[in-house]
Amino acid sequence: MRALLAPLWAQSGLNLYMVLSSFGIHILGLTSTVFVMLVYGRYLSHGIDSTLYTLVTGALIGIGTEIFLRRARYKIVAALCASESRKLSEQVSHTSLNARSGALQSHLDLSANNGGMSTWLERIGQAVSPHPVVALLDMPFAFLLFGVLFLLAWQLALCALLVVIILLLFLGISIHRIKAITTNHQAIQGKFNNLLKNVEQPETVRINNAQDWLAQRLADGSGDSRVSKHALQLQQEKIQSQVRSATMFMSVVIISVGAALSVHGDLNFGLLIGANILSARLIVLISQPLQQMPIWLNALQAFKRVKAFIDLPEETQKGSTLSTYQGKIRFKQVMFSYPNSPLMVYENLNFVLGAGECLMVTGGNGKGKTTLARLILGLVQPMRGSILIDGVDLRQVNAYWWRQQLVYLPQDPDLLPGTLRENMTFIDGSIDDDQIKAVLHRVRLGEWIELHPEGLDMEITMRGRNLALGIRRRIAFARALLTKGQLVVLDEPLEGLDKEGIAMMQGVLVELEKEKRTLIVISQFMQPLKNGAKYLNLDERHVMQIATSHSYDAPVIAAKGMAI
Ligand SMILES: Nc1ncnc2c1ncn2[C@@H]1O[C@H](COP(=O)(O)OP(=O)(O)OP(=O)(O)O)[C@@H](O)[C@H]1O
Repeated sequence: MRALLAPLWAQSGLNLYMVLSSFGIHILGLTSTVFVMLVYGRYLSHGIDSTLYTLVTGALIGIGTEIFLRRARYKIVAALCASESRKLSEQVSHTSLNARSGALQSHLDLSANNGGMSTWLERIGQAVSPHPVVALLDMPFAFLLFGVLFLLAWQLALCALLVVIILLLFLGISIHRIKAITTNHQAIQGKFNNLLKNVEQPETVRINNAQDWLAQRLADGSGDSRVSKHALQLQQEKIQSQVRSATMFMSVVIISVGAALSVHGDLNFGLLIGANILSARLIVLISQPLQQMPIWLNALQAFKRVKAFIDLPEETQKGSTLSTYQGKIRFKQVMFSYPNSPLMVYENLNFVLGAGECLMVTGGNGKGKTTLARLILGLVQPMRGSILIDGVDLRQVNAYWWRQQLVYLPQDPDLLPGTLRENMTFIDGSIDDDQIKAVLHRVRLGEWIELHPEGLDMEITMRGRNLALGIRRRIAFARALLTKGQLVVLDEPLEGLDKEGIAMMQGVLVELEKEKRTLIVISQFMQPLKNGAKYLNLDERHVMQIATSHSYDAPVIAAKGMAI
């Protein structure tokens, strides 16, 4: 709650202004009450017109000043709320870009059914906005109005208190109910939104002839969503109607009790009208923040989720960097399983790879080949054991520096939105067009880029998914090669490549080996690389030295059943 009210104590100078201006607003808010009493007491009893002019002028100045103060306060609160929302969005962006990938992914997996970050931020935005914050600022001044009412006539103050207590009881019950209805609505809406995402995969739906099935589920989901929304709106309307009824009830009580007091000579007419105005304001001050309660409750829940997100562990950007990385890597008693998965990927994985050595990693589907690459990249961390690079624990190493030491080709690479040139230079802004063209030639995309009308200015959209798989993988490989990293990790390097692409990959591997880079080649279909290459079969969970002799002149990686 404190965090949601952050705008109220964001800047101490403005806080003081807001408290003082609120005080001024509520003192000036008494203008109409005082005006009525004075008109009755001074003008009606003596009938001097100049008194009326003076009173009207005073009332208009009071009301005008109140309006001015209200507007000024509203603008300041709006600016503070905007600044708080911006801060929160910045924190979320920072976490999205810097949290450990494994932690981030498991958090996103868990939260997929709860609406997701944009929904949470929107809910917080609704609460951290001027209207609810101002309503909350005004609430304590109900005591001021109550005190004034007490001074006017304690009997009327007691009546007003009674009406307020009854209103609070009713509102309390309604708010309790609306909480459950809101939770139910959010769950139903979340499910429906997830279902809607399937419509974004039209080809999958058509290939499986799943149109009727999806249409039925969408209709059911939309029906449930409408029903739960309707229930929520009904409950909101009920709260508003309780407030309206309380206002009218208050008026009836105050006027009738006040009239009885007037008849007995304990209260004059001016005081009665003034008390009626005050009691109506009292209801507004108390009910306004309570009416915002559902928004606050929603926002509180959302804030807990956003906070959990912001608190995700970050990658080590402060860690050490080695003066040079030789290329040695060691897995020492590594145990790993994904956070939300009951399956253990590795129980005790051990291997050592010296600088310039080559490791072939193989294994069946789901045996942990890609996970091995993710561990090396530092995207996920071992639960037990350690990964050492040149003898230093990867956990202590600066993640940004470490990725510059790697040439990594993912199994299913994505490109980032931007031009092709930008995609090639994210890792190092000093890379020029000649270097980009040279590396594109190296992966045999030279002709492709020269023939393309936009060249390096070509815009990459849809994460590069609208490019042919082989082209996307070659671009990703070219991008990786630009790091000139000492450790090369290739995940299924032949996937999606044509004959020419396979030849290119073999050629580049020979060059990398000659340059004494350390190679880790991951592939389901693999034959031993060469004499002395290490071979890790994740089906067997052990490492062995390959004794058979092969050379790079022979096919370095042979896809099963594929003639190279
Ligand atoms: N993000 C994740 N969250 C939970 N479990 C995961 C995640 N990614 C992979 N896994 C699980 O970890 C295990 C190893 O997956 P991994 O992708 O490393 O296998 P793989 O050997 O590369 O498979 P393939 O040959 O099909 O690419 C699998 O059981 C998989 O379901």
